[in-house]
Amino acid sequence: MSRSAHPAGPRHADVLAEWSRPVPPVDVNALDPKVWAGGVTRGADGVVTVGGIDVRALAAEFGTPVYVLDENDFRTRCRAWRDAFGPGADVFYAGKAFLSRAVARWVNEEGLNLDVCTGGELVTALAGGMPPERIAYHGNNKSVAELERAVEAGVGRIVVDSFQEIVRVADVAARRGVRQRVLVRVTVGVEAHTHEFIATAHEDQKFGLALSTGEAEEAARRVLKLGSLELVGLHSHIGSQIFDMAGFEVAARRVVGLLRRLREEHGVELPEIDLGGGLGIAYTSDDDPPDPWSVAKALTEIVTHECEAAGLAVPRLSVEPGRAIVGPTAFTLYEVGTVKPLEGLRTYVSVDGGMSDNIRTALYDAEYSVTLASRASDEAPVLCRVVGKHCESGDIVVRDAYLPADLAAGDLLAVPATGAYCRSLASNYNYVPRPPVVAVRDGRARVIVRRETEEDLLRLDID
Ligand SMILES: Cc1ncc(COP(=O)(O)O)c(C=O)c1O
Ligand SMILES: N[C@@H](CCCC[NH3+])C(=O)O
Repeated sequence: MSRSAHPAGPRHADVLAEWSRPVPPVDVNALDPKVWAGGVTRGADGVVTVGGIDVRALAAEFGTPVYVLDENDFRTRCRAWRDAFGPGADVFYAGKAFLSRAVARWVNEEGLNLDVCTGGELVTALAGGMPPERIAYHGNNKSVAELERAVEAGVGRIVVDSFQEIVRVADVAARRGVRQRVLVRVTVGVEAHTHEFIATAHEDQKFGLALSTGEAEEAARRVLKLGSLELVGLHSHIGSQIFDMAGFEVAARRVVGLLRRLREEHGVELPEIDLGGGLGIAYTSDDDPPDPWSVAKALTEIVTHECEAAGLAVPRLSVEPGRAIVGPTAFTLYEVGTVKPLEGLRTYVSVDGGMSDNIRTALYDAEYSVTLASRASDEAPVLCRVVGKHCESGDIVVRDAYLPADLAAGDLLAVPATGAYCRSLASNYNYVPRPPVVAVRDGRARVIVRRETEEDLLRLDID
């Protein structure tokens, strides 16, 4: 949703001056294909359907709130990333965005690899049948127990994040008598243009080994000396929800620079370079993310060019998109409860979920879109704020949304682009059970993560 620009305009003014009001949409019932999964349409009767299934039927069968995931769309996006990068590169789906056994299976079937960053994600990936050699294990503080499990399972790559971790992984591998393949996570010093909490390559933060201080080079040197570790490459991840390829290009250039120095100093040419994830998606019609082909072209060209200039063989390239694969594939379906109009301001529309199923608005000031899904309406659009049921005034799902004036309790709202970092960041705040994930494919809907129940919540409680 676009805002009329005003240089001095407060973004969240309590009283919305005319110039700061978001611009109403031309058609409040329209579904912008940029923000919706491929299988979502609004039928002639005005009801939104996904894969041919009416959202009212989904709400009746599975309840609300519910994350509805278009499996065909997920698989199509996996294939797009795989095809764009081609057989000479590896695409690791970043499981932190959203992982379940079914998702691990789809990722495997579509020929992608998988990135995990905790023991829980590893267990889920393995339970979903992902071959361990196609798993990369990340994280700035992997426990020894987690490392033991990863090495024992035979994960293909461990991305080491600190000097201490190099020793830990080497010890674990030595005790098991294996030679573990590792990459060194390099903090390249790029200021990614994204929210501070999701930028990861500037140096003042917890992830990785800094390039500028020589730490990354020293880490590579130490790994090369350890017999239980095999240094296969360097890794960089600059942040998340990024639209501009410039940061990736700087990162690639700097990582290749380190490859060159390692060859000069140690005579080794590392065979792999992983440029991480972080590609943005459209949450609203204002967002214009790059497609997988332009990402692949830009990254391949820069790595090839830099390697040729340095006289290095071009290493195998990896990327780790999470949000760009799963984000657009799902929407959250809510039922409207209380509607509170505030004259001259906006209407507060309360839904039956909130910050427990989507923390991103509260945490990152994220913007979302929303539509009335259970029917179309000819009423004029009214400026609304979609809020949750939690005991928190920051419990906002969609900060600024135009919805039809006749919106009422019992209507269903759908918030698109909630496939990434919504279920995976969900909480039980206020003892609200987390919603299920329902996958729709070829006209059939099935639960892939069931709804939590009050019994689930009480199961952890001890008198
Ligand atoms: C190392 C690493 N790889 C991949 C990702 C996936 O990021 P995104 O979902 O933004 O593609 C992340 C998260 O930012 C990450 O930390
Ligand atoms: N959780 C963040 C992104 C962090 C990505 C993981 N390093 C989000 O929702 O945008």
